Amino acid sequence: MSAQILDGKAFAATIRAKVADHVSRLMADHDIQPGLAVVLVGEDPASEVYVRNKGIATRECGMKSVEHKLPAETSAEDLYALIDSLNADPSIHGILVQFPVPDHLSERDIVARIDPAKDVDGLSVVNAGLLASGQQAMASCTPLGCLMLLRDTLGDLSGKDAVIIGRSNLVGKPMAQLLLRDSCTVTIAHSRTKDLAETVRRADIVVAAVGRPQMVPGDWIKPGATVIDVGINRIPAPEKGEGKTRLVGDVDFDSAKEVAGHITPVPGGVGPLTIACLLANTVTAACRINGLDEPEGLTA
Ligand SMILES: NC(=O)C1=CN([C@@H]2O[C@H](COP(=O)(O)OP(=O)(O)OC[C@H]3O[C@@H](n4cnc5c(N)ncnc54)[C@H](OP(=O)(O)O)[C@@H]3O)[C@@H](O)[C@H]2O)C=CC1
Ligand SMILES: Nc1nc(=O)c2c([nH]1)NC[C@@H]1CN(c3ccc(C(=O)N[C@@H](CCC(=O)O)C(=O)O)cc3)C=[N+]21
Ligand SMILES: [Mg+2]
Repeated sequence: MSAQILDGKAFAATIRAKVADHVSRLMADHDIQPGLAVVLVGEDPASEVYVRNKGIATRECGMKSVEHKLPAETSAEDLYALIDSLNADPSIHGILVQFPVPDHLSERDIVARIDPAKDVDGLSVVNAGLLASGQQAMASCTPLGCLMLLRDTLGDLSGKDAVIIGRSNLVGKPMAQLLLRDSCTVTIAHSRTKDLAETVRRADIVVAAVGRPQMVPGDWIKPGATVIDVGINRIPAPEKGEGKTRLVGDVDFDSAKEVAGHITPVPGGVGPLTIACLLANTVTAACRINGLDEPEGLTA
């Protein structure tokens, strides 16, 4: 039996349509155009894919999109000055600094510099704390997109065994919080987990967010499980010609799809959902900053 392939691209389009609808209402009723600023320091392959696809989607939804590409040698002072100016800019409602950043910069200090009201990545201690204590928060885009897709696919998630591989502040931890809130029994695995294969075999829901190409083989997957592959890895693809590359996830798609009940592909799975949820979070931020009602269907 072969898994149903979850079309992240199509589902993302439905989220973006809701976003565009809210944007046009905000503009018509309140003269507010949500604005998103993205900051990229230096180069990172996964980040470049993200930047490329983001600007287009933002403008398509009727929002303002600003990109700041800074050289790898940018000093912390210069980066903070930029963040300060974006914090103060009333036309900007969402600020995202792409990670990883070069080693001389501190991700923690960068996040602390961003106004939590504009922290559309949900990385600030304020947003992480609100999420962990069950209060209204800005949830990180990728976990938010995964949650929306899981609810759409499986309905009620309560009681399901969820295993998340990866414990980053950006993906693994907020994913765990969101699934816990939906009453899953949540396990977070990481590089020190003793028997990862056995741990993953218990899961009704597997979320792989590691950054290791195709590390989860099909024989770790419980038959019928739902597999969400967050990984974005670029690997050589000599079959496409010399020097060519292709994107793969953290799951070995070909073997896993023979066992899973549902599985997300890479590309075309979680990536487009992340972008759609980034736009959703920017609209949510614009509403909250202006004291307006929450947009329906765009928050967790
Ligand atoms: N599709 C999308 O929209 C997005 C994709 N990504 C991609 O998702 C992946 C993960 O991103 P991110 O969370 O930021 O990554 P990080 O590098 O911050 O975290 C990776 C996590 O994986 C764990 N890990 C590493 N090696 C192993 C191993 N052998 N076995 C088990 N766990 C392991 C690490 O454990 P430990 O903590 O012990 O070191 C860590 O917790 C990347 O490929 C990234 O490009 C990220 C964001 C959005
Ligand atoms: N502060 C921060 N927040 C992030 O959310 C963040 C980050 N830094 N750094 C980089 C990673 C990676 N990431 C991606 C999002 C979408 C696609 C995406 O659109 N993928 C498409 C593209 C396919 C293609 O163009 O070939 C897909 O998977 O189908 C990729 C990668 C967000 N990240
Ligand atoms: Mg990281």
